[in-house]
Amino acid sequence: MRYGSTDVLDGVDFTVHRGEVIALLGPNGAGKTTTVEILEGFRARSAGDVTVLGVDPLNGGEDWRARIGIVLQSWRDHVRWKVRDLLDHLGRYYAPYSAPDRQRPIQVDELMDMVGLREQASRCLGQLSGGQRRRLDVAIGVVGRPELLFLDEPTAGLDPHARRDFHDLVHRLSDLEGTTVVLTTHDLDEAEKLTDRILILAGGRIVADGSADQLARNVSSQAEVRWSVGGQHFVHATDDATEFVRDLLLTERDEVRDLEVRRASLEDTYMALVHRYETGLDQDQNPSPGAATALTNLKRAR
Ligand SMILES: Nc1ncnc2c1ncn2[C@@H]1O[C@H](COP(=O)(O)OP(=O)(O)OP(=O)(O)O)[C@@H](O)[C@H]1O
Repeated sequence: MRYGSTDVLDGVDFTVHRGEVIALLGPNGAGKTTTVEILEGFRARSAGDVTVLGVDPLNGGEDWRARIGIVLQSWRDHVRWKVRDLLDHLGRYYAPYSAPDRQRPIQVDELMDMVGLREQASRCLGQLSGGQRRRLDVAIGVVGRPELLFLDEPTAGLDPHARRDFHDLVHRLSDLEGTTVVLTTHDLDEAEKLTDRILILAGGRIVADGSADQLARNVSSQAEVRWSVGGQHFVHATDDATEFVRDLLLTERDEVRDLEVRRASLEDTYMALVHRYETGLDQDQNPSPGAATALTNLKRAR
């Protein structure tokens, strides 16, 4: 994908399976929004093939669009509109696309309960708080019971309770309704909790693709074992934590306390992978000692 004479996406190639929840992660300017806008049919690509729900997004008609839900980073509507009226109005748009196995739209009361907006049903949009507005954005995205849902930084501005409700909603959509979800976020904890798979984009290329656990193992196969004996604390990095812990318990018997086995967090992994890309080490298929060192240093710095 080019903007003018600058390539911002190059060789981005991935498939998302039905019902999968994936996150696109990457530093600012990596190309996440551009990728998602191409998939949504909002941006014409300069090259490459794209198929979304069996259709090239550039040729997607009304019926294709009705199968897709989109939650943008920010959205504005007329401040005097009321929550219930707006959702009711938007829902009607989807009614002609209802199917026996996928009733469209979601009924307004059910929808407001899903996103926790029942108490604000009669409020004007101009009276909503930032977090309530975000809940409304999510409701607008899912009112048509989408088969594929795009979420652009969906929980920015939500309090922890609303964030947890939102995570439950995404699980419900994917587990019970088979909704496929593609989200962009800078919240690594959220990506780890919510998704089956993570794609990391850097400099317009996919530099990693896998579950949080797979990515962590690709960066470093080592786990960190922590324990204490007689008030003294120990740390050991090992490739085989199970074997090490077994030996430890045999040797130290009942003296071992505070035992903890820790693998690289998604944050460690993300930082190491982006560092690998920035230093050119990602050309190497095998994880390099340099990347592992970066990971270790990150851990020590905590
Ligand atoms: N309309 C445009 N014209 C020219 N360049 C653009 C345009 N939109 C984005 N870019 C450039 O394309 C690159 C990718 O931008 P994009 O918005 O896709 O990144 P992003 O990963 O979503 O970033 P962020 O995390 O900051 O939202 C950036 O270098 C950006 O400056």
